[in-house]
Amino acid sequence: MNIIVGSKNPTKTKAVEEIFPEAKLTPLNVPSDVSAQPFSDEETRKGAMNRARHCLNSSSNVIGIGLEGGVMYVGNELYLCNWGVLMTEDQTFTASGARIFLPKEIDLKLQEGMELGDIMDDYSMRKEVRNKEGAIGIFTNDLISRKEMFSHIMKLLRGQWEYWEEHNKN
Ligand SMILES: O=P(O)(O)OP(=O)(O)OP(=O)(O)OC[C@H]1O[C@@H](n2cnc3c(O)ncnc32)[C@H](O)[C@@H]1O
Ligand SMILES: [Mg+2]
Repeated sequence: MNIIVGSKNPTKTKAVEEIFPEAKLTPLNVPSDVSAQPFSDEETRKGAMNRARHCLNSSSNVIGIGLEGGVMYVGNELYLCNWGVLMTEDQTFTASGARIFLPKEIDLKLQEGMELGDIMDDYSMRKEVRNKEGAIGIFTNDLISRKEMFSHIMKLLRGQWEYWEEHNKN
């Protein structure tokens, strides 16, 4: 099984590796074709979808995976959101991950045009938060890491893909 994952961010590649330990994994930097900081569920899902499609089209006989982070409003309150897409020649599977509330000061900085990754480094006085614990790690007191959150999305994707394979065999 050959999997191409559309990012070199270790929180994403390690999550895919964990849920597909038997696969040969190739991380590939592909464009998301959405803004660097997606601002809705729709845009974040689209970013994941575009990444998965670029991966699928980059080689033959592979599974393409796209994982994308973003933020979205529920009323006036901002939440972290993440989406994943697993794409094969036959089918596309989608799932979203855990979402947590983001404080107003993070919201204001995002509205000024900063990316969440950079905001989180300043806010936590840590470095490379996006490649490590993530905003979710900071705001859950390191109980849930960004990799763990992506692992859950990967499990949701693998499960749907297995179900489909099992129920669509000739
Ligand atoms: O190399 P890629 O795969 O693009 O990795 P990334 O860290 O930029 O991740 P995304 O593009 O999926 O995320 C979109 C933006 O949101 C930021 N982001 C999303 N979730 C985050 C989190 O949990 N912690 C810190 N930054 C996060 C991220 O740094 C980007 O600015
Ligand atoms: Mg990015």
